[in-house]
Amino acid sequence: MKNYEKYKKGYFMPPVTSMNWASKDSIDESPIWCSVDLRDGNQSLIIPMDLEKKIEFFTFLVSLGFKEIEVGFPAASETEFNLLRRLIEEDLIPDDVTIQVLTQSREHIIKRTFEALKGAKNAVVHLYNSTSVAQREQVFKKSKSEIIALGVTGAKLLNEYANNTEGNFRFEYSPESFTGTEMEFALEICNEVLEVWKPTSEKKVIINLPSTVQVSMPHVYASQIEYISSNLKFRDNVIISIHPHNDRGTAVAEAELGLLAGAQRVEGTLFGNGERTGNVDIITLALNMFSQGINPNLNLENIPHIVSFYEKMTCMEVSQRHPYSGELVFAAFSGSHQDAIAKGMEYHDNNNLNDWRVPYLPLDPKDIGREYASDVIRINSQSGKGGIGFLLKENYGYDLPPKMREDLGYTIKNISDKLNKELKSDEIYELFKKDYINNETTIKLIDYHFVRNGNFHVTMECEIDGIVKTYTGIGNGRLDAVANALKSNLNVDYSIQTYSEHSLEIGSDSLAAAYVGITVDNKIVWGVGVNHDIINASIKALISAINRK
Ligand SMILES: CC(=O)SCCNC(=O)CCNC(=O)[C@H](O)C(C)(C)COP(=O)(O)OP(=O)(O)OC[C@H]1O[C@@H](n2cnc3c(N)ncnc32)[C@H](O)[C@@H]1OP(=O)(O)O
Ligand SMILES: CC(C)C(=O)C(=O)O
Ligand SMILES: [Mg+2]
Repeated sequence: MKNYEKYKKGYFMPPVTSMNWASKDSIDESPIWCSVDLRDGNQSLIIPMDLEKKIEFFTFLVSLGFKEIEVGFPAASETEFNLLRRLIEEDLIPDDVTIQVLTQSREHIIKRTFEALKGAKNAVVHLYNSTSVAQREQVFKKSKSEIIALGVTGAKLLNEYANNTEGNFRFEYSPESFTGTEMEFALEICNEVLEVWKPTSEKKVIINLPSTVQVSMPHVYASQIEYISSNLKFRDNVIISIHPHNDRGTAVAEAELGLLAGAQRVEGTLFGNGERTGNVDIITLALNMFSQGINPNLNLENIPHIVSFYEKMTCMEVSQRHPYSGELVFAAFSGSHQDAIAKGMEYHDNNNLNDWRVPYLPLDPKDIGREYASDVIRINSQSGKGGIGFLLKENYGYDLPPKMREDLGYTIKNISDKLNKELKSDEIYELFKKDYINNETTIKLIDYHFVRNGNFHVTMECEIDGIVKTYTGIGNGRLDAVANALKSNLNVDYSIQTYSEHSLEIGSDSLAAAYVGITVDNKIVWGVGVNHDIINASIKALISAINRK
């Protein structure tokens, strides 16, 4: 590619890098989550949400278990302002939920923000100003000390307006564009703001360290967080928050390493909506923790519902490969994966395993509202007997003998290959039913009765080409007698290779399924019989096999 020389590193490693985070291999507890869907998420939509949508979204975030929610930028517009008034005046904020609002360090904006917040039971006022080299030079055209003065002035104004406004307020400060800032300077400005606010254990301050624009590998961000976390004043009374964006596609990695490095709080959005490539996806982060045995303290048991709500509200789409939430992320089309998953599930059932270890599935899809049969095992020309057998068992109760699974597996995948499309579970069942179950294409069973006289003697009536015929036969069992009757009268040469049966537990009242495999010309041909009576089912299975040969 041309032009690569145009780009230089735009980040700064801290002066000291202990990298203690690198020796930890897991996150031990869930952080404080702060949803910024209604602010960062909303400010990046083509059409921002209207007031009613925002209230509905807020209520939804509360139902998911968020205790801190950035609801907007009240000075931005009438809608944003009115949202605050509605939430407060109509008492829509549960007592254990803290709302958060964003403001620039400009007095008229801070004033308007507090007007919106009047009467708030619990609110975080989030002040930001940009600190990176690029923003200082190009946008603000200010020296470092002038940038510090901007932050400090804003911090003082927050003190002043909070003292004069009814409500309970805590403060948050973000050195916006933190990742493009020299770390000593980022530390200095945060400490100066903290000196103004003087956090206490009763009134902790949030220092939020955003990767406003991702410019480095995630380990650099982790080292930056660790440096600030270890050198901040009032550290015990400060909550370190992180706010990764996703320009390099590593927001989740940054957040995880940031937590290892000392962050206690994460600002992000559902499915990573947000500026440019988005904010960090809180659902992915939370489910990463969940799948390592950590309670994320969010209610994510119904991901399909969360996806459809989110898509309706934002008009954005969750991609089919989106971790945990995309339509295809648990889907196994390929035969060997399906085989391993089906065996893994059976192993878990048979051994009553509580700890989840099924191959290919990092968590149990059922825990987040997904279905094995429709979300996990999907059938196309890459599929195998294991998956097809699993679907018939899971959805329709047919537990096919292993060799028959193979036979049906090849039949189904060849059909999928020829049609060049996925076959859904009901289509597979229809193909199976039409061809294998109670097949009457040539011979149709009308009636039968047995007499036992040492051996079994059968007299049976069958309809062949519209003509009813009566056959008799003798055998050492009932099916043997029928097999002999058909063999001698129809002049077909076959032998019964395998027989099995079970009751059908799904979609029926006490039906039985019988499976018969006959050898004809060194080839096994299968038939299935289904009836309330097991003898009837087994005779039908044999006739189905003969009809299919
Ligand atoms: C990374 C982030 O997500 S930050 C959040 C960004 N979100 C938003 O901006 C959404 C809401 N914003 C808005 O609706 C508008 O920008 C408003 C209402 C806040 C302000 O509107 P306006 O004053 O008309 O415009 P604008 O934002 O362009 O103002 C730019 C001015 O503010 C200054 N400014 C920008 N950010 C800050 C800040 N955090 N603190 C102090 N001054 C700031 C700029 O330097 C510029 O100054 P200048 O007028 O001397 O050139
Ligand atoms: C306002 C700040 C925290 C922000 O959204 C960012 O830097 O990305
Ligand atoms: Mg942001």
